[in-house]
Amino acid sequence: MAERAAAFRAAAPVPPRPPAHEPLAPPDAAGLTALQLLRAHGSGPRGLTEDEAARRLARYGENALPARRRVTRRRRLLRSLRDPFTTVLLCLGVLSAVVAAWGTATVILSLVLVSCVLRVSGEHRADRSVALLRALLPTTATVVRRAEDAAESRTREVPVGEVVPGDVVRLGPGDLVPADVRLLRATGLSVHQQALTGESAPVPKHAVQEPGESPPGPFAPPHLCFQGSSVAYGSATALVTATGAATRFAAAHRAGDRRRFTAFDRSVHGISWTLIRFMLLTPPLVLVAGAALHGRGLETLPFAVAVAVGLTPEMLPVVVTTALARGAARLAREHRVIVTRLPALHDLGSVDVLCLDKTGTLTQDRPVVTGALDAEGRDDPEVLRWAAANAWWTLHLADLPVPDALDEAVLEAAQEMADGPEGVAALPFDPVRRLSTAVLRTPGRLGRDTLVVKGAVEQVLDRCVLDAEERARLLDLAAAEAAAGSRLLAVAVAERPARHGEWSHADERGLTFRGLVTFGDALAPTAADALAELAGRGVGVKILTGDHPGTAAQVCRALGLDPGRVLTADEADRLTDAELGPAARRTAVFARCGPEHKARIVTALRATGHTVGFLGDGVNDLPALHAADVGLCPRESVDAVRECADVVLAEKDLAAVDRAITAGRHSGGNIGTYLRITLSSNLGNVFAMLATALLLPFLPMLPAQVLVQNLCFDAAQLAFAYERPSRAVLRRPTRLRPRGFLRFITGFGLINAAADVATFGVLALTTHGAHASQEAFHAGWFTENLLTQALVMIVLRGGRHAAEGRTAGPVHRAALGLAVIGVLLPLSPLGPPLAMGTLPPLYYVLLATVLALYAAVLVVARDRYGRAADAG
Ligand SMILES: Nc1ncnc2c1ncn2[C@@H]1O[C@H](COP(=O)(O)OP(=O)(O)OP(=O)(O)O)[C@@H](O)[C@H]1O
Repeated sequence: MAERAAAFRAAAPVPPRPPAHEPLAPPDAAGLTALQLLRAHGSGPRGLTEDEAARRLARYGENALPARRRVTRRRRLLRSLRDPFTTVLLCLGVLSAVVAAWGTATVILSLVLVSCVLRVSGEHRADRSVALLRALLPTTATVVRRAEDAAESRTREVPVGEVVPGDVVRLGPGDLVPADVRLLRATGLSVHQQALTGESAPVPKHAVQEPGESPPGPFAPPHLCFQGSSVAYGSATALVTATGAATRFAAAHRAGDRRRFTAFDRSVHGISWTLIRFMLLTPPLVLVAGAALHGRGLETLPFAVAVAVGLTPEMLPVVVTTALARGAARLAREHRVIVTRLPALHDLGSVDVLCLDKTGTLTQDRPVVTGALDAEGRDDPEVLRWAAANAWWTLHLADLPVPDALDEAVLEAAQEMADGPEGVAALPFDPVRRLSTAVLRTPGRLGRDTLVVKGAVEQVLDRCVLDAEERARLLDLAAAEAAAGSRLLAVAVAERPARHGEWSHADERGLTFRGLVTFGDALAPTAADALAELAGRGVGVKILTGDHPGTAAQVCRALGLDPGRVLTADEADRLTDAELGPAARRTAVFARCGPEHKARIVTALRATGHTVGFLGDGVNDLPALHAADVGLCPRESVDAVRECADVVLAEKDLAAVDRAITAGRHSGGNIGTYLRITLSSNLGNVFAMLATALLLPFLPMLPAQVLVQNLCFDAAQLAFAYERPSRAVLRRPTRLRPRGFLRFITGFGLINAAADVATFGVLALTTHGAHASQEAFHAGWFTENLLTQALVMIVLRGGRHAAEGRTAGPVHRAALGLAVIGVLLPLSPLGPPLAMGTLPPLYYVLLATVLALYAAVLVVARDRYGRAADAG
């Protein structure tokens, strides 16, 4: 019956071609067989011709990967308007317009406009440079194509952007699924769909002849794979059904790009909301106080609004993007490290825990076979031959593109495989089960097949027929080998009646243990120094490996890292999430970790307040790379890993990680210093204005003066994006802890306010009885505000910088510019229009005294704060 239905469908007319930019045929809904779908796409099992592929590329356009799609300027502008500070500023602008304070409203709206434009163009430029850097990391897909109709089909690598609907593609472990595809053939295939569904465990997929009912959910059909996912293990051949904007990922996420909430976002978020609450509180406070003390009415509102505006760090987004883009460009230029997501550079500077896999990071990942032992621990070359037969046939039958390092070492050691048994089936290695199986048939030996299983010792022993005592003895034998630093593969076999049907994991039981293959892997030459360097920078290193606990511990010891008590994945499984966090903090080495364990440990560490970086290169590291604050990988990692990592290193070298972290601290340090200095001065000014507004019979500054002063501050503070931070900043993770930060800005804000109030006294003294005392007061305060701001920039930024003997940097120059404007603007022709009068010379003498005192207090407070921070 089913056959007849299939034959009927095969004879059914092919659906007409839809217009360009639409998929050629719905990928699953039609319920077409694989062959019908191939025909509907004008393709065949031998793929498209090169000419046809070129025509389709022109028709359907480039197949851009999700992470590489551009954000339009319009969306960027809308996003910048959604920023909470901008929203509050807009509200204050509207409020000013409502009470017809047109001057204030215009200045506020211009501030919003200028900061949005600067932000959009800064982000656009930064994104362009990231796109250029990303272009250095080409991602390819393996397509089956023909030179012309009659020619043989060939597989070749093409840039992912050139994949077109109708292409036949090959997929292997670590490949990105280049477009939406329908599986034609698949062997042991599982894909990571985390970017699509949020689910971190790989999902099994298989080819089906006739699609039936699929489980609910757009990404659930088992015979379809989607752009945005990647192959965890297994292999497949598939037909491309939709590319670029027509893919399901593009459709599902067109409504808005999903941004990860980074460590930086978390800290800035906390600080921003505290400030915003303060901003919202300021106008009513000023109004009420003005009414109660001076009987003023709504005419105080523009001043109240201007005071609130004075708190805003408008330049924050601009300073952030500029500092990060410059840092990323320098990293790429000087160290060939590519940052694929800009905020990750800031987070890299905050990383205080770095999780690593072992192989290739601490060791060279060039394992060599050092021995083959039987169950008694005696040399037995037969064990190596079984392992090699398994490696050879899993490689060939599962259609894997390249052997992994252990298989390669086994094949190298075993040399010729010529007249061994023939492989008839294979279940390739997967990092969750940590096993690989081959089914072998010896020529001339009918009716019996041999199952050869190799893998991690515990997993193989679990499938062998052994009593508890013997199992424990074999585990001890393996532990003794591992304690010497060897990597291990256990080998077991079983005789089974030959069969035509499929072999499955359920067949891997009742095995006979054959022995162990041992491997040596030399230590990475730079690892020991880099570990010490990272420790000196306050970065805790943790090893998350799939390997034996003994091997991992010995490698750490050899590198001078105390492994302490190794936690195995089984032990971690027995802990709740709440228990795992503290345990993970205490532990340096985690062994026998599968992909999910690595991700769970990273998540647990983040939950305890750490900023976690993860360095890995294999598909088994994907969930952890997603889970970490910053994912790092070497350039030669598989495509899927490179596409999900935030930072791509030129090589897998801990020293390169150290350099990248330093660059992150450089950019992050500048952003932190900017925020500290800006907000403490802003807050200080606001405190002082509120206090004097209560005391004075007139406003201490007119709204226009507050806003001009704000503009001058903003312009000067851009210099922070270009500064070289002091060595002290580079010595520890740059972390904005909202509490400590708020303590800092209120402390220094109060010192600033004290200087302002002292100036108030000086002004009262020197301008008392003067003819134009209001104008003189305004001018005096304006000058003092800019000079104190300039002082703060130099003292809070400079300190150790000066001791390090460096020449004046951009911040010093900007501070100088600010001071000059502060002194000269009131005296210039701009003074009178801004309602600023002239000041008696005595004022300047007394002001110099106030400033000298202020500088002395600042230095003392800064050093005390520095000592407290060092101790904390
Ligand atoms: N090709 C293979 N066939 C069978 N078993 C393997 C194979 N490769 C690795 N194993 C087993 O699986 C265990 C875990 O290996 P895997 O490569 O998943 O670890 P990993 O987490 O990548 O290790 P590392 O942290 O050292 O990079 C190994 O100790 C080994 O016993």
